[in-house]
Amino acid sequence: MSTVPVTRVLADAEAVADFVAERIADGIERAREAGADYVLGCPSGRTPLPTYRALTRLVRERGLAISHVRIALMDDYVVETESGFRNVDLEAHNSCRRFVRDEVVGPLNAAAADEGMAEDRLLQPDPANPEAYDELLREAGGIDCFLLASGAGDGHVAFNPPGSARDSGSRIVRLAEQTRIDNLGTFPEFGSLDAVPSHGLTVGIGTIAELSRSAVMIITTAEKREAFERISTAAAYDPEWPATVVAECADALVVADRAAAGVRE
Ligand SMILES: O=C1O[C@H](COP(=O)(O)O)[C@@H](O)[C@H](O)[C@H]1O
Repeated sequence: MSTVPVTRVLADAEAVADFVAERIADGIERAREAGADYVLGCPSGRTPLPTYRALTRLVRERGLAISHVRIALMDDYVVETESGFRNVDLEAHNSCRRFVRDEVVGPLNAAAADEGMAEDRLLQPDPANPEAYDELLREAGGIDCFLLASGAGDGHVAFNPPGSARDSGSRIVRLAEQTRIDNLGTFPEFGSLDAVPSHGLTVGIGTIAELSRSAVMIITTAEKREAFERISTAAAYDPEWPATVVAECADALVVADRAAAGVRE
């Protein structure tokens, strides 16, 4: 059932990060007690970074074990070759796999009270068979918490461009022009639009909506005012702004800072 998501507006990006990280840490702890895995869906980009740092701090402060945690990538850039698509090089500045290794898995493992996540705890799509990713996520038991972020200019979520179907699954997409422009902000090392790849590998709208048990859309900074307006008022998925998928997710929450929500200090 789709519905306008519950929205919380907090003072600033740091308060948002602390709030979201608490929720995830609680989920990680509960899953541990239940002897279950905890699968976290992770976007790359500027928006979720403070949350990953806050979560790392909480893992250390609370002495959490995390070897039962699995990290699910939501997208990555791909390059076209004669034999099909391949991921961008792992060490590329815009590699989402590198981002997750350096900003999520590495810091969390260093902070963990146990041995941390083994390499096979990472769930990632394969450019040679992107559609198989949905099945992989299903076999993993679905995603306990899908962290989401919205593109500023076109509302892309993962790499789903405007017009993406509600039932779309994991696939390779041609990136929308505005998504590529937005990504100049996410990955400033690109320098110019020509350097932004033309294609991406992404989870679909249906993947996010159907395979998550909870979802948290993080919206921070004044740059995301339109994203906040569109997402916090949408009662159902609007293909013109794919990040409205949060309206279709179970146990969905939008957490924004005052700057994004347009609330004065
Ligand atoms: O959904 C997506 O877009 C966000 C937005 O990027 P940001 O730098 O403005 O946070 C990004 O986090 C994510 O990787 C992408 O898949």
